[in-house]
Amino acid sequence: MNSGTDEYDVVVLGAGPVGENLADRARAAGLSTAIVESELVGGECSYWACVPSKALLRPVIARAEARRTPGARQGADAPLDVAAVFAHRDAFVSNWKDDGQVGWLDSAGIDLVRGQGRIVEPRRVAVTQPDGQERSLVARHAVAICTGSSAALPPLPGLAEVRPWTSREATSSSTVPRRLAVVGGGVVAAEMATAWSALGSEVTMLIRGAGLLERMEAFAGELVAESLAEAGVKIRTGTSATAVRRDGAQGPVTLTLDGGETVEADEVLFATGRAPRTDDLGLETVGLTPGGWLDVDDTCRVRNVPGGWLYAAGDVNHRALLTHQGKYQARIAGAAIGARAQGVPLLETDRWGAHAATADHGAVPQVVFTDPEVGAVGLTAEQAEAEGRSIRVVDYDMGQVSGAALYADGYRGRARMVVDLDRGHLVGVTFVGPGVGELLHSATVAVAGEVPIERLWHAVPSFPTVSEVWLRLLEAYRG
Ligand SMILES: Cc1cc2nc3c(=O)[nH]c(=O)nc-3n(C[C@H](O)[C@H](O)[C@H](O)COP(=O)(O)OP(=O)(O)OC[C@H]3O[C@@H](n4cnc5c(N)ncnc54)[C@H](O)[C@@H]3O)c2cc1C
Ligand SMILES: NC(=O)c1ccc[n+]([C@@H]2O[C@H](COP(=O)([O-])OP(=O)(O)OC[C@H]3O[C@@H](n4cnc5c(N)ncnc54)[C@H](O)[C@@H]3O)[C@@H](O)[C@H]2O)c1
Repeated sequence: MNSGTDEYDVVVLGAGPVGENLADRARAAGLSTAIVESELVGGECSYWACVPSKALLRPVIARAEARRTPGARQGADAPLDVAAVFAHRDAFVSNWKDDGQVGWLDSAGIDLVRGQGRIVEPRRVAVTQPDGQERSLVARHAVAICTGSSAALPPLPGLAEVRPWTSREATSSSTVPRRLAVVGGGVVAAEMATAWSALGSEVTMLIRGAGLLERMEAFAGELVAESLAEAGVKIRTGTSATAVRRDGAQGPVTLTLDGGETVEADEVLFATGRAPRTDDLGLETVGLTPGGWLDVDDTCRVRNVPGGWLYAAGDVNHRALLTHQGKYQARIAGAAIGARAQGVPLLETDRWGAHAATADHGAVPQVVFTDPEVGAVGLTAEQAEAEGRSIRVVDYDMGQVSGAALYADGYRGRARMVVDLDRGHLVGVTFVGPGVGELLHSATVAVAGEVPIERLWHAVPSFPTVSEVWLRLLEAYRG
């Protein structure tokens, strides 16, 4: 650690999942690589986002599934063992220690430099190390910014004094608030309302839009909202908080809504989107504006930087704020950096080429780990129409699939495929229902592979699995 020269082929800023993968690919291309990390190696995803949230949610979903399974219901109506759920979460985040991930960097031959990194001139990064010492790193070929995002808070009067929960507290708290207000209707809000309601909080969601999960097909948010309401979550749509205050240091929080009404809670979670971590990166020294998302081409190279030495992958480029998609960008960017360093004259940057993050444009998969789960890839019907495509939308009630009926009593869910009629393949698929997260990759293969719909007839789903929904969708399409 911290050994080696100050000069590397590649310097990566941020050791989240994306920075780690990019560094790994650069090493695999034979390039010497340093990675700079100001907090924990593993990033937001490992300690305050994907991993702890899914560790909190898994027992919630397992209990819900047992409740829907005759013969397994016994005991499933009991409250969750909250201490065991938190212990499970704490184990998955290694108690917020990063030794395991540091060991992996070592084994991959990547040098870790701890501290806050800033670009000070083209290809040069200064790192303020935890002991206050400055270390200067020069990158012969590329600097890659993988500094991710942090919770974005609205400019509400009194918000800072209230000490609201953000995604960090919502994923790391070991105290269950009696009443939790959740502001926002996106993925963090939906998942955390699911988790904390099951852990024992009385949850009230305050959503300024018309419903949950507004970037997905409307039925996804509707089915999740229906289930949350059945679990006792109060959902208020079309409402915004205009002020917020806390009584004393430990007292309750009062949110004033735009209609003048108030909502009282013991904690309030603001799940109101993300902001790029680019405000203190020295971007101004290379002609870029601090604080904004970084605009990249399909090789993940930042546009308008003379010399083409600067890359940005993951949340920070705002193409898709998802770990798996950021890691995909890291693989593409790592390959492009490697090829350019070797002087390969022509990169494969055409659609679906080895050096083009093509999937970002129309084949991004996402699973929302609510009950029911949502799995979606590609375009919604509305997005496909907005792109001017000629489409046909096919819907199917997933409860009608025998495999689904066997999977859970009273299985509720819906599937949709969006067919591009001119191109003859699927451009979007959405599943909502218990267990659909594991079904999604089949749809991702169909969309990213642009599999002709006629060929999908020959991809036979096993009986009796939930996957037979594919057959039902195709039958409905053929008529
Ligand atoms: C509650 C929640 C749940 C989520 N669940 C999922 C999920 O289930 N699946 C999914 O795919 N996505 C999920 N996401 C999104 C996912 O967390 C992000 O897409 C992912 O973390 C992005 O990875 P990244 O490496 O780009 O950034 P990060 O994970 O944010 O890592 C960036 C790293 O850079 C470091 N850094 C920042 N600035 C500097 C600097 N100047 N110098 C040195 N280091 C620096 C940070 O300390 C951090 O370690 C979730 C997000 C939230 C908030
Ligand atoms: N399972 C997963 O894949 C998963 C889970 C969690 C988060 N994520 C990723 O993390 C990112 C962040 O999630 P998120 O839920 O914070 O963001 P989001 O953009 O999905 O949702 C933000 C919500 O906050 C609302 N909002 C924004 N500003 C507001 C304001 N001033 N007042 C009231 N409401 C406001 C929006 O209308 C929206 O409902 C997402 O892009 C998502 O991809 C993924």
